[in-house]
Amino acid sequence: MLDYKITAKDLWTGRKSDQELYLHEKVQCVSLVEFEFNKDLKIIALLGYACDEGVKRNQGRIGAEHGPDAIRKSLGKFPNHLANDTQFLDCGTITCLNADLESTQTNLTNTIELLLSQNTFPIVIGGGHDIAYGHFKGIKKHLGNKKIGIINFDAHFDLRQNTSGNNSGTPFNQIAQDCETENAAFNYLCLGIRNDANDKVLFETADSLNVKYLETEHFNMHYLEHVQLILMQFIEDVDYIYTTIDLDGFSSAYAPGVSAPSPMGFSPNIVLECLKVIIDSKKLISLDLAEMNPTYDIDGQTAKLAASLVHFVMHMV
Ligand SMILES: N=CN[C@@H](CCC(=O)O)C(=O)O
Ligand SMILES: [Mn+2]
Ligand SMILES: [Mn+2]
Repeated sequence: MLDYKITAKDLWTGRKSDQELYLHEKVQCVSLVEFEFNKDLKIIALLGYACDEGVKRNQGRIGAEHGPDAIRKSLGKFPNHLANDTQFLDCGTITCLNADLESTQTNLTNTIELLLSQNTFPIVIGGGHDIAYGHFKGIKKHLGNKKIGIINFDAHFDLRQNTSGNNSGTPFNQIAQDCETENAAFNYLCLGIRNDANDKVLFETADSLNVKYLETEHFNMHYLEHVQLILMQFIEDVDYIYTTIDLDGFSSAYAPGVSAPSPMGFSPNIVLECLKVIIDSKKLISLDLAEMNPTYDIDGQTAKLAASLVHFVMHMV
């Protein structure tokens, strides 16, 4: 497959221990074309989505294509606290050929369906937020008629119309349209919405689709109990949760390496509190991180934040 690449093992580096003390020593780089999964093992399946065509189409700053490898390079240096019989697989990267975003999303859909059918927990690292459309469709294909709740940590609704093609600002509108076609409920919770980064039409679209959301001024540790309550009510109503983290929702003090930074964005500790609630519910089926753009990163801090989030989730699920 030309639009898929296996990760070179030398991308994963760090301190050496010979006891798998570090994730670069624990990770196995595998080819999805050949690997035989052992369904009896607990498997964390890391997958790259190297695509910024959606960001480009959405008039953003390109560079997210290099996001997956930047996160891997940072993550390799983190300590490994996984059980010996848990596998940590780097399942390679889906790439975008000839600016064909729609085919890239379809590849992601099929890959997610495969990973879920093999009983793994997928963590997808991007790449533009168009990752969410392909990712959700893969979960949907796997789960059929089950009720899936989408929890998006983001400054933006990403509910734009895709009338002139898919892009990084359209994924949740596309999902909503598909739900309508299938006569299924659209369950979407957005945490960290910025009033100064979403226009009136986007707020109206959110209201018309019955989207639940918290604006960034109420998405911090001072409102923890309220945030937890909103989250628990949302989770209670669905069978499974798909979580997507758009790094541009974090304050640019934490995450400068994105296409559309948020000076007034949220902080990592409130996201960690939410992830605890989501994971404790046992309904989380898959997760992704979007919009990592190393071109605009400062001292690798966005890549390190992304790697910390992956590290947290992979050890908690
Ligand atoms: N992925 C989302 N993108 C934002 C971009 C906002 C901006 O360019 O400032 C959106 O479409 O709303
Ligand atoms: Mn965003
Ligand atoms: Mn987004």
